[in-house]
Amino acid sequence: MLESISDLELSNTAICGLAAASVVTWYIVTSLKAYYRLRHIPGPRLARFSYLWEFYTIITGRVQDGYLNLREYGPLVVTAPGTIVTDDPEVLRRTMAARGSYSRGMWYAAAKFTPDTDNLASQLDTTAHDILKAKTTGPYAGRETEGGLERAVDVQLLRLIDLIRRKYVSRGDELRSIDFAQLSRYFTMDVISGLVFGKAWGHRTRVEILISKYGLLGLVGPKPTDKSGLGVIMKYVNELIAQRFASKDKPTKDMMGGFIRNGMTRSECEGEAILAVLAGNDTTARFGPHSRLWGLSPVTIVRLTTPHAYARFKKEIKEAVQQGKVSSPITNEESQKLPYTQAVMWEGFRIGSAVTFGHYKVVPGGGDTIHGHYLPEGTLIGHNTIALTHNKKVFGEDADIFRPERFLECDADKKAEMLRALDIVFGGGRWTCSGKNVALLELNKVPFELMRWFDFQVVNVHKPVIEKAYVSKLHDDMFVRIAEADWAGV
Ligand code: HEM
Repeated sequence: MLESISDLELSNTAICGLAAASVVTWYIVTSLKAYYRLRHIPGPRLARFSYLWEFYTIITGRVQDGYLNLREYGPLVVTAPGTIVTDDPEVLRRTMAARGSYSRGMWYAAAKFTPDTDNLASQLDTTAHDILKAKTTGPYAGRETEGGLERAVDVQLLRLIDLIRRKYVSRGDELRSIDFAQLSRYFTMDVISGLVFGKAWGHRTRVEILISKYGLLGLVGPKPTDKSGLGVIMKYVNELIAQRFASKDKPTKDMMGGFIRNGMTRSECEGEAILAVLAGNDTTARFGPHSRLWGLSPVTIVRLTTPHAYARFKKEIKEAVQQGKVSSPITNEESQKLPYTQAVMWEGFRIGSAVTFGHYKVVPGGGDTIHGHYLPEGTLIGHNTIALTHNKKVFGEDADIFRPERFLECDADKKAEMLRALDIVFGGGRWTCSGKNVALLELNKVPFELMRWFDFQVVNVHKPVIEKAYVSKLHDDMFVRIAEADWAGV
């Protein structure tokens, strides 16, 4: 029985102490358990017991070096308790197999932009995902788009070229410096908003966006009632979708029209539209599950800083135009017949991969054995995309540098192996990226057309671009001087 108020205080203190001790004990026990289950897989010491290695690497924007350096541990590496990543294309293919039994890990839940409805990227239930995928595949492939995907990309590409001509071409000693990272962001946003809603958004994309990564979306996440940020975009998207549902009898030839025709509910349409449109924005990408940055900035910067590739690419463009091999703008099909254009595209995609790591799948019941190591049921196994795209066994000893020639010098089998590995950057099987065709159309066309009409030069030679790597890469301050193309010395 309590004899004084100080006994009560003592007992409260004791209770707090006991609670703290229980939490610490629980943490130690679960950490040791997690370590024990994957003790045979190597990895950074901190990562084997805690999330500290992963947290520190992401929060400091050091994902590029951090995940690249994991190569030294071998093909399977522990990065957090119960979590491994791999740069081995065969292993990743196995986890993504269309009829495989691996499922999605909780990591994907971070892609949920609306509290009530899952979108394709955030849906963890495999059956529900497959049903949604079936409804969205046609629209994403451009089957519902007026003139198809390629025409939609061409419209924005021609607008981009016109914009550069009018506002950003420097002549003589004049310098109209322009941040190409920002320009390409607006371009890609215009392409996707044009595809989804049949009309590009233009300046509307300039909105500061803040999104909560770890759930609690209903409380702290963006809401259509917000005065700024992602909420503003959500409100705009929701209004557009409300109009569509109000006039369902007037079908439209765009992705949203396709979603509605395929029986998606209004709330599913809202979730999917936000995913498609906003995941491309770099601020969202800082927190989101993966970026839809099409990689135009990285492709451009590596080309600009590699003189021999720049010159050879220009030469191929000049000859293709002179010999009448290409239309204006170049078609996807024509681009694929130009060897150096293809080599530059894939090499830029490889070295500047927009996605970095993640896309964790869960080892199914009964566990799995990979590279002779048993992985217990429930282990998360994810992509180390940075190490995959720099895998020396696949891309050669000089995999860390930009050298498009690697795709031209090798035999057909090696080339196929490299391209198959790069295909994994888009995921695979039932989870293959829905925007893959859009992204590839842009990469096939935009660099060729920009170099056809203009010459580019880096403005800040000491710091051509600021790149930060999180779960995807962000580019800023990529200032370039753009001039009308000069073919005299080519
Ligand atoms: C270079 C550009 C892009 C890359 C590297 C990329 C990569 C990826 C990856 C790795 C995934 C996850 C695969 C998995 O779960 O295992 C994914 C999913 C997805 N991506 Fe992309 N993506 C790109 C561009 C785009 C674009 C332009 C769009 C929209 C038009 C888009 C829409 C989606 C959607 C909707 C999903 C979810 C698919 C599903 O769960 O079935 N992506 N992407």
